[in-house]
Amino acid sequence: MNTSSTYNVVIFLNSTFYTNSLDQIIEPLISNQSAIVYLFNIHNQEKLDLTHWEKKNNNIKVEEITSQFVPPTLTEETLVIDALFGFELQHPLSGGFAAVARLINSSKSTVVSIGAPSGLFPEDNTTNNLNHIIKANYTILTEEPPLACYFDENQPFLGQWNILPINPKKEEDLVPFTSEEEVIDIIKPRRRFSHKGTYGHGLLVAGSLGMAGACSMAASASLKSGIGLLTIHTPLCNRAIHQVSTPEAMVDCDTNEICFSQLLDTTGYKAVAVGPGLGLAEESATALQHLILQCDELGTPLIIDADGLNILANYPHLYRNIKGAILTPHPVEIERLIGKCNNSYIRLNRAIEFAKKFEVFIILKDAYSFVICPDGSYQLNPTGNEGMATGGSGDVLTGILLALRAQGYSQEECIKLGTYIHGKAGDLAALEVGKIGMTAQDIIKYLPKAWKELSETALKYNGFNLFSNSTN
Ligand SMILES: NC(=O)C1=CN([C@@H]2O[C@H](COP(=O)(O)OP(=O)(O)OC[C@H]3O[C@@H](n4cnc5c(N)ncnc54)[C@H](OP(=O)(O)O)[C@@H]3O)[C@@H](O)[C@H]2O)[C@@H](O)CC1
Ligand SMILES: Nc1ncnc2c1ncn2[C@@H]1O[C@H](COP(=O)(O)OP(=O)(O)O)[C@@H](O)[C@H]1O
Repeated sequence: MNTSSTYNVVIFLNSTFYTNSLDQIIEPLISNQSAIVYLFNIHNQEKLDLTHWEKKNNNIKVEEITSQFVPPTLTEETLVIDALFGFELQHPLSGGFAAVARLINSSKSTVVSIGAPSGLFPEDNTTNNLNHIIKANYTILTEEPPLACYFDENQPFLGQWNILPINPKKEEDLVPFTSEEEVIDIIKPRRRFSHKGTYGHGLLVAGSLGMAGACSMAASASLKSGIGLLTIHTPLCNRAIHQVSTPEAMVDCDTNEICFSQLLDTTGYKAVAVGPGLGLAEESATALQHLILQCDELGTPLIIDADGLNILANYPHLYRNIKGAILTPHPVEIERLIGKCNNSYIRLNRAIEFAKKFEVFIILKDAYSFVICPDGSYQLNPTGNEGMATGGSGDVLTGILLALRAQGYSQEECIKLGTYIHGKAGDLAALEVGKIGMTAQDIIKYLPKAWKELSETALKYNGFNLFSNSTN
């Protein structure tokens, strides 16, 4: 038995949280270590019997906390195991437990939380006290992750998290993800007897002085996602750039040298995407309003991204004219439309409300992107990686969506398939060139391979939907 007051492993255990199945996680962590278990008997339960731990490790001490708790010394060498509450709490940690959280968080110990970092709520942490949540270095989830695990601001509590599903959830309780089965049901084969007209003519309204790149990348991504014909509408200054960088596309130059300013006729286009690198000039704001009204009047499928969204946010009366459009905001862009949000949960819910109210489809882009439909349903996209956190990645997504809408995919098919393939191309790029050095152009480079792999999977598992209606 360790006679000193420092232990290699300090376990905070709540008897109501403990089940035998936790042994498989905890026992390997305490084997051959001097350990102390602070046992909290909430609701005055009978003392939990941990003799099976004591039998395996005679260097373990179990101290039941009944009233006064003398805090242990937590050093850089201590391993702290938080097995207090998992995701079971409905209210913030308070009193002694809040003090435990503060003690752990102010130490330099390595912290492993089991189930969840105690204090964190599974979904909405708006009313939580963030200072009273244990900050783990590692979390071992004992059931499939709830929504909170996919929010950026919760990562400092969760640390690196892994799933050991000893209490698997029911299907209906799982966070909804777009599955590969779903996207291979969406993807359509190219017809042997087809021509460029079969796959739609798209219009990309993008770029300004200094941001030809955003337009170029969106255009390349469209071309590498099966679009039949592509016209780029861009200011005069970028003409030569696009004629060289994407010779497959036609370039329709704006009369303005440096920004989008012209009233466009969208007749004949199967879809329009507007926004990447557009800039925020007054002329562009006027031209965009006209474009939105025209697409609404003609029923032209519309995708709005980047500065298209930033401009739109200044004209809320136009929200009723974007019914059926696809919007692709990142967190800052969506907040220009829905107002400042204190956390990701609120942002998601307000984005859902916006989608319902104005009957739009939203891809709320982030490390895990949410695809949201006007009926309020949403799915998380499973593909993609941190190598995609680089300028231009979102422009690539816009190009993909334009290609899919031009080919006749519905908005819902488009947001699910488009977001999935975008992330898949990013994953293939990361595999080949690594996450540090990859750029948005690498995502474009790997788009053909991503489409090829997905098509082959579709062919293998569902005959590529040969009996469904082909494109157009
Ligand atoms: N080569 C080109 O031509 C390129 C041209 N581009 C064009 O530039 C125009 C402006 O677009 P924009 O997105 O750069 O600017 P804006 O809307 O002000 O927001 C950016 C700020 O938001 C924040 N942020 C926080 N969380 C975030 C998250 N998860 N995802 C993303 N952002 C997040 C973050 O703040 P931070 O964390 O840095 O404080 C960041 O500074 C637009 O037309 C676009 O197409 C680009 O595509 C690049 C390549
Ligand atoms: N850490 C990440 N993991 C997965 N995908 C990411 C990550 N960071 C960025 N992305 C993806 O990259 C894209 C970035 O879009 P955006 O912020 O609009 O970039 P830009 O305006 O530079 O084109 C989004 O689709 C987003 O989901």
